Amino acid sequence: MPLVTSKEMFRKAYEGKYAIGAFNVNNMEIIQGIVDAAKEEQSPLILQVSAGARKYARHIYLMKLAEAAVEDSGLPICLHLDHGEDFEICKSCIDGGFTSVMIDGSKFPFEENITVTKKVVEYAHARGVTVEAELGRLAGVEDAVKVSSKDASYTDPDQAVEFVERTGVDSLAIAIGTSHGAYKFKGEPSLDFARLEKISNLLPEFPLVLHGASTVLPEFVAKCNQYGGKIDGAQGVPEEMLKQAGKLGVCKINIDTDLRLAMTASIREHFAHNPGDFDPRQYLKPAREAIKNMVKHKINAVLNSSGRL
Ligand SMILES: O=C(CO)COP(=O)(O)O
Ligand SMILES: O=C[C@H](O)COP(=O)(O)O
Ligand SMILES: [Zn+2]
Ligand SMILES: [Zn+2]
Repeated sequence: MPLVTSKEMFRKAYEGKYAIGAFNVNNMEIIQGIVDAAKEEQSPLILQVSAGARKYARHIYLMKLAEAAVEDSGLPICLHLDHGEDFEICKSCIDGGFTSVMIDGSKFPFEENITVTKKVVEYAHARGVTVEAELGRLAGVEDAVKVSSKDASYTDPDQAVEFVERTGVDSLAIAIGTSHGAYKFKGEPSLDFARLEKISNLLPEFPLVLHGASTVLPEFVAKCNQYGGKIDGAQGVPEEMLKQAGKLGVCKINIDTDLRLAMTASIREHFAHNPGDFDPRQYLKPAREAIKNMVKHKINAVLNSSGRL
């Protein structure tokens, strides 16, 4: 089976009221950890690549690793560009074999966001590639650019309908209070579920996407800190809230921070106990296993996508 688009995955997820995990990838160990977990769980999977990841690992390497993942696992895997900032990067990923792209025009005014999204949709659909867009703006860190909470804005439900109709986009990332990175809430976590429900009701059978959806599990933050890290005041989205979102039309849940924490905690712990090690395989093997365990946990405790092939 070749790489697949998100179309069929989302149709099934919408109907079954569960979500597909979209995990950010940057290197071989991360990809292997994620894919091994999905294979054991027989779960559909989205591997997503940010502009930063593409710069770090290079397009061709990530492409070939994703192809290897498909061949090795036999799973339906979608390879997706995360937060494409303009038409050019989307075109480059489409031409280079990705099966899905995100055009993130959320920093633009409404009409400009529509214009750039429409342009990407036309190019992508002519080549059998699916497109995600974003309306409303998440706070947090994206590609080392910090979006302050003052510049963030929640998605307007009526605008969402108009946006989807006018652009022909396949899925839409919405802003309801999540944010990128490890510091999502200062006080009690809260998401605007009334807004999500309204958007979902206005767009029946249309897949919504939740970015900034890591749970920032305290045990991993604690482990990083125990072994020399300094991650203070980190807080994520509670698992219960993500499960609720999965029942309200959210078909794709984006997870990056939790993988970073799992990998870093594992490597820190390894070096604390084995200061003499210097063969990268000695610490990357448990790190890969930590990624795998985290993804298995997500599939079962958050996504409910196990056995949904
Ligand atoms: O939304 C994300 C990638 O697009 C990742 O979100 P987290 O930072 O919560 O993992
Ligand atoms: O949305 C942000 C993702 O976590 C990707 O992060 P990155 O741009 O640092 O690769
Ligand atoms: Zn964005
Ligand atoms: Zn994101």
